[in-house]
Amino acid sequence: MGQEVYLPLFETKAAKGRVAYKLYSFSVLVGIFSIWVFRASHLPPAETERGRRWGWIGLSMAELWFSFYCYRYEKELPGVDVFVCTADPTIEPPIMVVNTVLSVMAYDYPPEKLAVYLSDDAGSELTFYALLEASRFAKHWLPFCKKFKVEPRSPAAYFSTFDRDDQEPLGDGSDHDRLVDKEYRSSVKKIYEEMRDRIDIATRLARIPSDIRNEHKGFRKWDSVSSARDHPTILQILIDGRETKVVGIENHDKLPTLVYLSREKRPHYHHNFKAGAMNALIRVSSKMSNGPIILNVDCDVYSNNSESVRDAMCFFMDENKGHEIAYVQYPQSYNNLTRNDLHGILLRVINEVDLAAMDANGGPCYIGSGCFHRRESLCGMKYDRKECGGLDQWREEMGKNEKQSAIVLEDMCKVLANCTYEDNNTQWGREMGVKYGFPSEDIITGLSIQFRGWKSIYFNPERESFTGVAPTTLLQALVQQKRWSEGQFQLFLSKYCPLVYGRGRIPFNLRMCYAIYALWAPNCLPTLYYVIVPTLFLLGDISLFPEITSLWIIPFAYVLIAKYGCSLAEFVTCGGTPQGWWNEQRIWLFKRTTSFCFAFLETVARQLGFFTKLEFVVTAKVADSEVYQRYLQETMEFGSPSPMFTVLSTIAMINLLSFVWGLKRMIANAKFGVLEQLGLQIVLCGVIVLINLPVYEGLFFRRDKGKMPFSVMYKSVMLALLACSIALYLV
Ligand SMILES: O=c1ccn([C@@H]2O[C@H](COP(=O)(O)OP(=O)(O)O[C@H]3O[C@H](CO)[C@@H](O)[C@H](O)[C@H]3O)[C@@H](O)[C@H]2O)c(=O)[nH]1
Ligand SMILES: [Mn+2]
Repeated sequence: MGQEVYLPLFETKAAKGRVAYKLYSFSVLVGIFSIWVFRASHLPPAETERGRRWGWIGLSMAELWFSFYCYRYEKELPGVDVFVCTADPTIEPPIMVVNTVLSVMAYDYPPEKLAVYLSDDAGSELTFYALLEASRFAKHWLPFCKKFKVEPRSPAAYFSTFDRDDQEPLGDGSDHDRLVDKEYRSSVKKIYEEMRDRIDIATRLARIPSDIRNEHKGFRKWDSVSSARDHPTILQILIDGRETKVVGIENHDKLPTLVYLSREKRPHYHHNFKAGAMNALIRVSSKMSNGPIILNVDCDVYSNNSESVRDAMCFFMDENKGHEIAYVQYPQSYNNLTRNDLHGILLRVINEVDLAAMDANGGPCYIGSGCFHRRESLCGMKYDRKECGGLDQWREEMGKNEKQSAIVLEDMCKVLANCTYEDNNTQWGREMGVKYGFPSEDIITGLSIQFRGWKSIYFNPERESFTGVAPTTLLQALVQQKRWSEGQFQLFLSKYCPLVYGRGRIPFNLRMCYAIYALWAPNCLPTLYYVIVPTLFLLGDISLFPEITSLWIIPFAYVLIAKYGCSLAEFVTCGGTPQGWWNEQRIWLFKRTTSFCFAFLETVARQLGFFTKLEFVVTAKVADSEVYQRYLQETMEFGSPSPMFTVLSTIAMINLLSFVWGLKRMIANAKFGVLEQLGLQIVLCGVIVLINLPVYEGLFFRRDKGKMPFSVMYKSVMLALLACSIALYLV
């Protein structure tokens, strides 16, 4: 079989609905099986022309090979640098952070080609201590994972599947259970739990035991730390993967490089949040491991699939199309969602449908976590077929790494993470690296990469690849949405406005996709209008919709039924429950009236020059146990006096008052056609009341700490009464 046929490592096909897609993959499977059957049953007899039988057998083996995931590029796999970002040890507990770190260290990938960097924006000794512990535990954990093909490779997530159900694994673990030696597993589990307890105790005491402190010189660097916002760069190589033999305890497996970085912080320097941290990591890693591929995860987002790096490489390393791909984005998934996703965190349809649709139009946006980047495109390079490195360049660069000792290297690289580094007229945060000046740095960075001519890929495999922690309270969910919509709207108003920016370079459809998200914030205006104005007019008996008996009611009814029917169908086909859909509708309403509204006002104020301070409110990844219990029972949490809750409650109260008033009028004046005239308005008001049921409960019926605070109730009742009286007497 003289000539080798190049088989692409990936192919893009337009999806025609899920059923079609399932039929398709099933048919491929049937096809593959048929090919095998054909090959086996038609094997030429030994006496046919010479060579035919051997050619046949060879071809069969080749087909068998292609049928499974196989990598003929093993030796040429590029280096991968993994960036994990953390910012606050109280709401991002060190034990969670190191679980994420361990899960990415344990990727099924040559360890000498993997380097893991933890950026700690809190400059916390506790996080450093946890990482030190993790670097030791890795010597047990990695060999264990590799020997028994453990999934997932976050120890906490893995062992939690054994806590229940009397040590039997849940889910798909059956094969694996036969493989894993139970004694070995419980010994590793014990070592893990001891480590976890040490880290947890230190975290609770907020102090490192002095024997440990004296044992590792790294802690001395904290002598010069005065606060999280005022300290020099701390850079430490905890595992140097270049050493030929890092002696593990189980065997002589090599370990990936592991680095702790806390960039310099000074009160007078703006640190640009996660974008600043990422750029410091890009620079430091470029001198250390310089992997051509960078994976970025948030500290709560652990690897749930040890194959993802290899899967992503299929895109980058494809000889025909790989060179134009800048990043491969995986969807976000969460390990703590309740059955009906009370806060609509998953954004099911966006994850399953919208991002895939972007993929078909030039590539998805970058959503911050679970994304593999090509280093050069992230660093600002324009796409150019000739110049862009691919396999050839990677081949050349391999082995070009720095040869200095770890200590020299640490010293050399420290300056790269100093505040002043970006001062000297560098393009960092502008043309280079992750973009500054936007509270959600991810989308804008992805857009500008696409603008420079690159493509991106959305990859949503069956087994979830990255799993994080969803916010567990309503307020956190709303604040997170505020940050996102604010970032997007700011993007819309900037020179990067998707409607204008990239004309001719980014497909029109893709720019429209970006624009839809970018316009989340101003969406608050029509929504607020719709949930307030018709309701108040109801009080004044003023009809704003066609009469129930008029034919014009048909288009309204049709659009509503079609839109919501379709949205429900879509949601359920994407795996949600009807209750989950209802919850999501509620959250959309809440987001639009609070998160988007606050984001809109702040952005407009900033544009007018009122205030300039940007904020990045880090989402808490742990909850108080009482709060968490309520979350598990899908009870909404209102227990804090946030202005967002005042807005929600006021809207709920106005609608309740009007609805009761409308019903009363309808019954009392049935003869005068109130129903005919105001029917649709009453229905609209009724639906708003229905969707707000948890708010009324929180206002009036609950006794637990998650109920609406009294101050919120007082304000909202007053405001609602005021609004209703104005409507009654003045309109
Ligand atoms: O000054 C900061 C602030 C945040 N972070 C880290 O950034 C990540 C994201 O923060 P989080 O509060 O979890 O935000 P989310 O809304 O959950 O994150 C999504 O949205 C962000 C942009 O708004 C992206 O940066 C994230 O990657 C994306 O997952 C976390 O690991 C933080 O530790 C820093 O490193 N430095
Ligand atoms: Mn997060």
